[in-house]
Order: sequence, then C-alpha cells, then structure tokens
Amino acid sequence: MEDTVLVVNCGSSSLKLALFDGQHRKLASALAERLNQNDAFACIAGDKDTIPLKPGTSHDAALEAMVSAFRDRQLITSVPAAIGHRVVHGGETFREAVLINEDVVSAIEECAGLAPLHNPVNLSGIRATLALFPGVPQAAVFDTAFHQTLPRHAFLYALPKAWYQDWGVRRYGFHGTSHAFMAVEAARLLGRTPATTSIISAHLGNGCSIAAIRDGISVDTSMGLTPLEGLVMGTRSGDIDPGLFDFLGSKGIPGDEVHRVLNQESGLLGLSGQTNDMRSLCELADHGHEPSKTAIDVFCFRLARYIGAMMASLRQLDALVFTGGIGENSARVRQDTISHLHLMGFELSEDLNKHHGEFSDGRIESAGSRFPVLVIPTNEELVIAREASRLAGAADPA
Ligand SMILES: Nc1ncnc2c1ncn2[C@@H]1O[C@H](COP(=O)(O)OP(=O)(O)O)[C@@H](O)[C@H]1O
Ligand SMILES: CC(=O)OP(=O)(O)O
Ligand SMILES: [Mg+2]
Repeated sequence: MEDTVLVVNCGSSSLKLALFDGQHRKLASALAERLNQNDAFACIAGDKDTIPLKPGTSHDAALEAMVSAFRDRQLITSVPAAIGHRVVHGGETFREAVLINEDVVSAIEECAGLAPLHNPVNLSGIRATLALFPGVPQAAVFDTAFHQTLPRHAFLYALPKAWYQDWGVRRYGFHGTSHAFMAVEAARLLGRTPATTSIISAHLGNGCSIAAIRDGISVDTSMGLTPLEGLVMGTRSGDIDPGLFDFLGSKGIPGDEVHRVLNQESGLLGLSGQTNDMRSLCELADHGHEPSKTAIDVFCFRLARYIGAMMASLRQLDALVFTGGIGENSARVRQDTISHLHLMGFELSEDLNKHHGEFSDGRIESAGSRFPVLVIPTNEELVIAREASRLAGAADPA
C-alpha cells in the first residue's frame, strides 16, 4: 500500500475519486453526483452499498465522506504519497502541471472568473485534501495546459485586441489531459512515435470537445474562452450566434438567464426535451421519439463539421480518434458522424464499429477508408496520477 496516489476530479456537480498504486494500477474509485442538490449521492465502484450523503452535500463534505468510506473498507490504509487534482482553467499562467502551494491556489482563484462552474469546485477539492492529508505533496493538472501550444491565428478571436491584452479574452481549450492521452495512445496503437503523429481527437462525454494534434502538439480545438463553445454537449449549446443575447434581451430575457440556459438546459437536453444522456436518447430514438432523433442528428452533424474544420490545421492525418463515454460506446454516433464525411474519404467497417474496435486494436475503419479511425478509452485519472507522482518525486530529495 505504499506510494499510492489519490486523484480528485471535481466536476460542476460531480466528484470522481480514484486511488492508484505505485505502478499506477487503479486500486479503487468512487463517484459522487448531484452535489449541492437535494438528491446528492455517492458510491464506490463495485460496491453495492451507497455512501450516505445529506441532501445538499457540498464537494468538500462529499470528499470527506468518500475518503472515510475508503478507509472503512480498508481501501486506504496509509497516507498517499501524492495527490493529483484536475483543475479545469489554468488561463495563460499554467503551461503544465504544478505542485500546489499558496501562490498556485491564488492563481487558480484568479482564473475562476473564466470557469465559474469548474474552478471554484476544483479549489474546494484542493482545500479539502489539504486539510485531510496535511503535508502530502499535491499537484494541479490543468485541462487548458495541453492547448497552450495553439498558434496565435487559432487562439485569437476576431475581437478588439484590447480585450485579449487587458482581459485575456482568447481561446484556451479544455479536456487537454484526455486529448494528450489520445495523442500518445493513438501513436502506440499505430506503431508510431507521438512526436511524428497527427490526429483529430474527439472527446465526447458530458462536455464534448475536439482537437487537432499535429506532431503530438495541440494546434486547434473547439472549446474557447470557456467550456461552452464548440460541439453540442449534454446540457451545453456549443456554438451559437452571439446575436442571440440581444434578440432574447428584446423579448425580456436577461443575459445571465440566457447564459444559464445555454450552459444547463441546452444541448442534447434542450433539443430532446427529455435527457442529456446519450444512451437514453438512443433508446428513445429507437422507440420512435422524434425530438431525441433530432438531438442525435444535430450532435453528429456539428461534430462532422468540426472534423472537417480541424483538417485546416494538419499537414497529414494519421487517425481520427473517438473517446469519452459517447465516443467509446456509441457505434450509432460514430456511424452517423462519419456518414457526413464521405467526400473526405472516411468510411467505417460496420462490424469493427459495432465492437468499438475491441478486437482490432481500436481500429474501426473499412478497408477502403482514406484514414484510420480509432476508438480509445480515455483515462484522465491515470494521467493525473502519473503527473502527481512525477512532481511529488521531483519534490522529494530522497
Ligand atoms: N453505451 C452507450 N451508448 C451511448 N452513450 C453512452 C453509452 N455509455 C455511456 N454513454 C454516454 O456517455 C456520456 C457520459 O460520458 P462520460 O465521459 O462518462 O462523462 P463525463 O464527462 O461526466 O466524464 C453520457 O451521455 C452517456 O449516456
Ligand atoms: C471542461 C469540461 O467541459 O469538463 P467536463 O466535460 O468534465 O464537464
Ligand atoms: Mg469526462
């Protein structure tokens, strides 16, 4: 049980906790959902008993309850050697993961205005583990870090330049930990080195984003200043015409309400009127529910458009990669998306796609496809664990 690493991933309303051993094999994991709501709940993977949480439980209280449930079940028997946190927004301050100290906490606080749903809860996770495990080295691993290599023409918006200079209004991009993992895993599966491999990586979970990765380096991505831009997501709209704010203002709907709806009541949920969950939507669509079918159609078409857009940043394409809960599990979404890209030469094998590439080293394209297409399970927690161990090791003179 020595040299374990604890990984904390605080989402806007969820918390994922994972414990790894010294070889970075996962020992245990737990999930809390609907935090700060009346029906907050938590459970440990593979355990039938839930972890009791009071209605309205906050992230820090949930973290305490989850750590103590790990201890009760003898999953944590010693103090971890390192703790890694996912931090969503690192602005331009953080180009890579760092060990947490007071200055880092202040800098993360400064970035909170750019990610109001994510950074404050990331910070409450950090504060909770600082109190639970004082003296243990803790690392912050930023979603934005991998995208700090975007060239100027890709990260600048066509806005007055003072908005960038004075306030940092630019494209930052997110899910960088997952996209970076895809770059390495795709190269491995293709028998290539990451530094000479170029891919388009589509991370499709609750939040969705796509990235163009040229020779291992991020050169374009669909999310922007905040995680609201780009693809259609579970509850987020992705791209809209900013003229919407003025138009709805003229109907009496204030800007903060439009912003709330774009974040929380749009995307798959808004279009279907039923759910933000792709698996449920596919079942509803199979039973003839038209709005659910429409939601899937809009999701896949937007994704196909962005795959085309990412081509503008690449000199070669070694693979298109699907990941995240939807990308890894929905043969229908992958097929519907690729069906828009016939002109570019993408084509899937029905059989390999149906099995999610499980028996073909991730490959799901047909023999006639111009480009390889891969399904690769993401593992953000593993990347965070590796970064935390690396930084903690570097901090320890022994
Ligand atoms: N078999 C499946 N078919 C379609 N969608 C699926 C399937 N399994 C999971 N999903 C979808 O994956 C999404 C969640 O992705 P995930 O990566 O777990 O989310 P998060 O961003 O919270 O980590 C949900 O929309 C869920 O319905
Ligand atoms: C940045 C972001 O969208 O994260 P998530 O997918 O966890 O919501
Ligand atoms: Mg995720």
